[in-house]
Amino acid sequence: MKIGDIDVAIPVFLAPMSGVTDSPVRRLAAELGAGLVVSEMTASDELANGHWMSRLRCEAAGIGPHVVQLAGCEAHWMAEGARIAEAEGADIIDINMGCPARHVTGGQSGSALMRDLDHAVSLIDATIAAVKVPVTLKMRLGWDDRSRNAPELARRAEAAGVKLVTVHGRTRSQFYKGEADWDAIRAVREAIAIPLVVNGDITSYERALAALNASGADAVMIGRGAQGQPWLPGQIGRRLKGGAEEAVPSLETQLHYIRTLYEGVCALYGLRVGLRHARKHLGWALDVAAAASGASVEKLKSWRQKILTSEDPRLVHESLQDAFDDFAWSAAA
Ligand SMILES: Cc1cc2nc3c(=O)[nH]c(=O)nc-3n(C[C@H](O)[C@H](O)[C@H](O)COP(=O)(O)O)c2cc1C
Repeated sequence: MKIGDIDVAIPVFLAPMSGVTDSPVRRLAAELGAGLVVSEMTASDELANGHWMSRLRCEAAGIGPHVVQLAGCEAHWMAEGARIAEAEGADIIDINMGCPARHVTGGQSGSALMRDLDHAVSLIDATIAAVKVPVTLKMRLGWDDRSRNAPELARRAEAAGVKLVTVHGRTRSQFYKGEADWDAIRAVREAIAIPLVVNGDITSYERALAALNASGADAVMIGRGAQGQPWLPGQIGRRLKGGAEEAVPSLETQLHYIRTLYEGVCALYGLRVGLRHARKHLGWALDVAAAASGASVEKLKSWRQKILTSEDPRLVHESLQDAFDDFAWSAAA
């Protein structure tokens, strides 16, 4: 698949997730084979105004194309944010028209833009005019069931010069409820010729295949399914390319991944903030490892309690080793 001039060989992408997919997470997923990884959404005005956190959100993973996702509702900020992202190394700019959060839609950004396609297209035009790199777009099916206008927005975006469209198969009013409707994305496929990515509830090779078949998309994007399983996009990608089914990585390998992530997050934010920030990843990693080893709920609960409340980074490392050793006992029992 090509995004502008950029070749993407593996049709499985890691979704942008605010507060989750910072550079260490993206780096690990990309190293493990994800075809493309997308930064957390960054408010274009904050980026343009040099807000330190938005700079961190845009930090490159250092492997594969660097995709920066921008949110916003004013053309001049979108243009300025895109210019800065490009100057700082973005290979692709993605525009967020899918975020359902009230603090985002209340400011007329994210999925609120699907209620006013003329305005949405004016933001796309301004972004494309500001940069040389390809611009892509992520959206939902529409605002609600009465206004499922993703095909119309996708068609207009393609005409404006967008190089790839991703659709999360829910409306904004669904938030994350119900099931993603991959069939409904077929109407977007029929509206555009540029690459299309299907997103929502893809957690396995079988579901990836079903989503591709139902939607006619060229690639899948995985969000929550990759939490605690950074290897999942790569594994699914290799299988879609004809590779054999792969087992869940060994506990030893899983421990190596979570340690890598923990160290990366602490290096990015500093020890104190990093420790807090890493907790969600530690929790997901423990959940996945406990499930893989058949460890009891009580065992998992007590390790979660010990590791996720620790204020001592060194102790977290030691306790992780102990927890995974304990899970290995459960697996052997
Ligand atoms: C914690 C969280 C944060 C998210 N942040 C973003 C974001 O910054 N930008 C975006 O386009 N979508 C964001 N999303 C939506 C995901 O990219 C994706 O569209 C959605 O989770 C559905 O895919 P999934 O079922 O594979 O998780 C977020 C989702 C979650 C769960």
